Amino acid sequence: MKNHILNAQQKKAVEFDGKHVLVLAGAGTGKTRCIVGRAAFLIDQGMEPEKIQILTFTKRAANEIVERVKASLTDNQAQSLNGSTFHSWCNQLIVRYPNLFGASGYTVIDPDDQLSVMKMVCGDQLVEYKGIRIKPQQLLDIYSYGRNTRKNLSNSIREKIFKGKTDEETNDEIDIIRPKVEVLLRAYQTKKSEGRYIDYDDLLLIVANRLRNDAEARRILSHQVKHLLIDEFQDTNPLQWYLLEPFLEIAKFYCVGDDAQSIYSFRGADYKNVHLFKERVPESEILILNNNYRSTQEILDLSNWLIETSPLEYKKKLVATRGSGTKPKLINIASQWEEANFIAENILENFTENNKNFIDHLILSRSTYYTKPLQAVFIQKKIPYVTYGGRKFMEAAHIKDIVSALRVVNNIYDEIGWMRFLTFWDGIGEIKAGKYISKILEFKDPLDCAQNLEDAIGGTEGEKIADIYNSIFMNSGNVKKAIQETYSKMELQLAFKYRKDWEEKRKSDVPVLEMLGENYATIGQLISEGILENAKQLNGNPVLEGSQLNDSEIKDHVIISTVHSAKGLEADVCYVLNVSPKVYPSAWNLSSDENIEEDRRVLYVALTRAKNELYITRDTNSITTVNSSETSEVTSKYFLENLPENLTEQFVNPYTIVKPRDILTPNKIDLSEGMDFS
Ligand SMILES: Nc1ncnc2c1ncn2[C@@H]1O[C@H](COP(=O)(O)OP(=O)(O)OP(=O)(O)O)[C@@H](O)[C@H]1O
Repeated sequence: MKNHILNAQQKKAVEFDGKHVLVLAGAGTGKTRCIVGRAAFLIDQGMEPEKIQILTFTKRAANEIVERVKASLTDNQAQSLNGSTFHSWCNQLIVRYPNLFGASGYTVIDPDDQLSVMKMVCGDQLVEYKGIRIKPQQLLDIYSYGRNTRKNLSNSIREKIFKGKTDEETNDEIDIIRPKVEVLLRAYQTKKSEGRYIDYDDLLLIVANRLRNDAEARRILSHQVKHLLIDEFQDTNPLQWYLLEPFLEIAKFYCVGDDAQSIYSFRGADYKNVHLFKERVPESEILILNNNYRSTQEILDLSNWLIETSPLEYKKKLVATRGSGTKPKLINIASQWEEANFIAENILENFTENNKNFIDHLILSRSTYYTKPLQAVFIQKKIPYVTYGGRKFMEAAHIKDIVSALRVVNNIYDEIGWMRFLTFWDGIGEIKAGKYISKILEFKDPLDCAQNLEDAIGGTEGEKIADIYNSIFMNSGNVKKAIQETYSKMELQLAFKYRKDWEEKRKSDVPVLEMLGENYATIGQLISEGILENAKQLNGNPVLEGSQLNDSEIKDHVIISTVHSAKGLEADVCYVLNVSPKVYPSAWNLSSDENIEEDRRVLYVALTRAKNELYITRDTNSITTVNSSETSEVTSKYFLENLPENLTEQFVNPYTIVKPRDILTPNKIDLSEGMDFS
């Protein structure tokens, strides 16, 4: 094993020889380094890498950890090490043990598809649906929240629709809508099982329930999973814990987390779960790491101050091993364009004069939406960038169209797949498609399906659709070929449907999908795993959002990320955008102390990403206008309201487009000048 530099506390954590452990430590103290070190240590000690499972919140984090473990070992020792998200791990288990989990022939549906199913349900159950003022997406939110937090329906409705309120009026309203919501959610469940759909939460529940109730399943998996290495443990929610619990008996847990960085309560995470670790996990220990290796002390002073002003006690004070640097800069800006230009100029200056690369810059925002002007300025100034937190490759409409053809061959009961595939063709609307689907659902033998389709739909459309079905069916053992054949038969219509940007943007995604197909043995695997993994990483090359395939060669780019997608990231220079009143905390959250504290942790995560330079921007209009009594609550709760002067350097409009100085009284002009009429 190549040498990892570890301090004494980290070494102790990496070489831990008890059963279960939680490494509980602040930002930048080396938790990720410990996970990497632990995996390498275990493999070095002779543990087979395929029996170590690393669990992280994003595929990106998993890939990075696995790559780092591989780099720290020699001779491909870690070749078969597995790192994934909870969802994709469960999906892999389900695919690997089709009989044990009984889910073969099912289709995993993504959130867009879930919404389609819920819309169909609301259409079918109009009486109930009209009786509530809740949108299909909100119904899904209630459903998912209930399952993730394991709270009952009334409380899930309270949380998702009534912001947690417990007054009498709210209770009455919940009592009225609850039965209707129940009918709709039950109908959604029925629709799922009829269509043989598995939604993301089902993946976890299928594995969890099997393991909890079946000793044979535990015995089988005990040969497969010996060590679970879990990152960001503070953000695991009750459903994830429900899944993990049966593994306590068969595997050793190695968890790392930081209660001050818990930012996923909207998905049911409860940062207090780290405090319950010893109670929940028998034969466990908690280890602490104290020293921050990432940032200079000035950045940590500001972060420490933010957390100290919280009424919650995190018992944390980060100390920099790197010593002191420059103070964070608080930039007051007058508009988003000014902010964008300031950041762009700053980055270009660093690039051309200060020997920094684009990748040394990380921009953090609460939402991707807010960064649109910034992206526009980057494009204009030719600054390469990637975004974390946007639409994913497999979610793009044209890809979904092609995949819909594969889906229906994979699972003939897949109504969502049929709806998309049939309505893709001109002349088939939703109503016509619905009629065809009812006929299709009665087909028995997949071998006759093509012929039956031709008969049911009729005309040239019927022929075309049957032909596509047939060629996918014939190539079901060669996924790439199946995609190529499908595409060749859909190309004309695709080019027509997306005529606005087909040639420039979308078309180049097709070879990507084909390449992706090569990695899978069956269409079913491509669909279930492809949807989850979203092809960000393909044969070692990053595939950027949407269709920016051409940019994949660019390795040096600025990263624009939402704070929620920035877990574990770090950069030399960080820009935290729009730390203004009504944003930190968000205006939506002012009435809930819990939500305010979650927002504080969001800001804490953002600030602690910076290694050397931290820029915080703030909208000047927001601070000059929050004076009226109506906004006094906003002001008093604003996180930077009482910011001690010595913690930052403040600038007002440093790069403002300076107006030339003019005289006070305007001169007169004469418009009859300049033309010679002689
Ligand atoms: N012993 C060490 N010596 C030198 N550098 C270290 C050491 N431990 C960690 N680092 C560096 O400190 C930085 C932070 O480490 P790491 O990302 O592992 O922390 P973390 O606790 O996971 O942080 P966070 O929770 O904030 O994402 C990294 O750049 C890492 O390489």
